[in-house]
Amino acid sequence: MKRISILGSTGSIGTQTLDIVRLNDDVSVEALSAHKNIDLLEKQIREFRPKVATIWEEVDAKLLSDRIKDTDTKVCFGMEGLTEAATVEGADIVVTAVVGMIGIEPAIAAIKAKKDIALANKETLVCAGHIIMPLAKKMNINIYPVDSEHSAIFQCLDKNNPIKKILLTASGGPFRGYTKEQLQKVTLEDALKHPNWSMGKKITVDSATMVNKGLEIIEASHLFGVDIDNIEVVIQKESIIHSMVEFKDNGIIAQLGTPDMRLPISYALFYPERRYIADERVDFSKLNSLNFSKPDLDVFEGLRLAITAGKEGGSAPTVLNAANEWAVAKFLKKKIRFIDIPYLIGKALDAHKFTKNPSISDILLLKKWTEEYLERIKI
Ligand SMILES: NC(=O)C1=CN([C@@H]2O[C@H](COP(=O)(O)OP(=O)(O)OC[C@H]3O[C@@H](n4cnc5c(N)ncnc54)[C@H](OP(=O)(O)O)[C@@H]3O)[C@@H](O)[C@H]2O)C=CC1
Ligand SMILES: CC(=O)[C@@H](O)[C@H](O)COP(=O)(O)O
Ligand SMILES: [Mn+2]
Repeated sequence: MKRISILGSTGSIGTQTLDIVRLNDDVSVEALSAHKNIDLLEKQIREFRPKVATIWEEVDAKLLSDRIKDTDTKVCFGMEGLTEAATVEGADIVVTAVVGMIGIEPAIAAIKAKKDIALANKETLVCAGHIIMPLAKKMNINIYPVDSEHSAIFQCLDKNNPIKKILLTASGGPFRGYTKEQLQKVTLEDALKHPNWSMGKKITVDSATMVNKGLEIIEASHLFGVDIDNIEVVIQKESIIHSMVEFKDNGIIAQLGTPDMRLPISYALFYPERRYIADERVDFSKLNSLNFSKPDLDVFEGLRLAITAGKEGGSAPTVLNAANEWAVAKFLKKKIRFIDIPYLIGKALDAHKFTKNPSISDILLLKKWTEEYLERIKI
C-alpha cells in the first residue's frame, strides 16, 4: 500500500495526482489540502476519505467541518493545518503541489517527519534548496521530481557517469519569437494561452515570461548538484523532448513523450515502476519535425535575471522568486502590464541587501521585505 498526502489537491497537479490514485488500487490518500476551493475539497474528501483535510482560512475550515460532519476526516487550517497534512501519520510520500513559497515550511516539516517528497512546488527549492537538499540527505529521504523537465533529467541519469551538462528544454511559451516591442502590448488573456500545457495560472504566466525556465534552472541545480553554468536552456517548441543529459563523451540521453503531467506524477509516486500509460504516444510517422532554438535573453529579461540570481545564490533566488510571485499576482489582477513583471524583479534584486546563506526565517523575512519594497514602486 502506498499512502500519500497531497498539499494543493484542488489544483492542476493535485487533481492529476488524484487521477493517478484512481488508477491504482494500492494507494490511499491520508491528507488533502486547498486554499479556497471548499466545494472541490469536500468532493475529494467524500471520495478519498483522508485522515486530515486542511484549508487556509479558519472560517472556511469551520464551514467545511459542518459540511463533512458525517465523515471521520479532521479539518485543520492555516500553516498549522498544512504542516499537519505534511506530517500526517502513516503517509509515506507527500506531493507538494501548492503554488508559491507557502510550500517551503510544510516541505521541511514533511522531510523532518521522514516522508519522501514528490516535488512539484519548484519555489521550495529555488528559495531554500541549500537547506532542503542537505536536510533530505540527513533524514535519508528521497525527493522525486514532478516538474516535467526534472523528471525527464531524473529518468536520463546514468549511475555510472556524472552529468556533464543538463539541456533543459523550454517551449518558449506563447510569446516565443516576439520582439521587446511586441511584448509591450500583450494581455493577460494572451499570456494564459500556453501552447502545449494546461496548468495553473501562476505557472502559465511564468512560462510566458520564461521566468519558469529560470526557476527550473535553479531547481535543477539543487536537485542534481550541477552548476548553473552547466545548465543550458534549449527551446523545443513542441514540448516533446522534456529535457536531456549530456555526458563527458558528448553523448546525450533525452526523455520524450507527449505533454502529460500524469506521467511524471506517477513516476514520482511509484519509482522505479512505470505504471501510468500516457493517453497518446509520440507518433514519429506523423511528427514532421522537432524544432530547436536558443532563448533570447534580451527579450525574456526574467530568464536573464533568474540565471544571474541563480549564479549569485544566497538571498538572490528568494528575492527573484518573491518579486515574481508578487508581480504575477498583480498581473493576474490586471494591475500591472506583462513587461512590468521582469522590471519589478530587477528593481527588487538591485535594491535588496544580499546575504550569503539565508535561514528559513531569513527567507520568509526576505519575502516580506520584497513585497513591502514593491508596494512602494511606482510604475
Ligand atoms: N501545473 C503543472 O502542470 C505544473 C506545476 N508545477 C508546479 O506545481 C505547483 C502547483 O502548480 P499548479 O498545480 O499549476 O497550481 P494551481 O494554481 O493549479 O494549484 C495550486 C494548488 O495549491 C493550493 N493552494 C494555494 N495556496 C494554498 C495554501 N495557502 N494552503 C493550501 N493550499 C494552497 C490551491 O488551492 P485552491 O484550489 O483552493 O486555490 C491549489 O490546490 C507550482 O509550484 C508549479 O510551479 C510544476 C510543473 C508543472
Ligand atoms: C509541465 C511543466 O513542467 C511546466 O513547467 C512546463 O515546462 C512549462 O513550459 P515552459 O517550457 O513553457 O516553461
Ligand atoms: Mn516544468
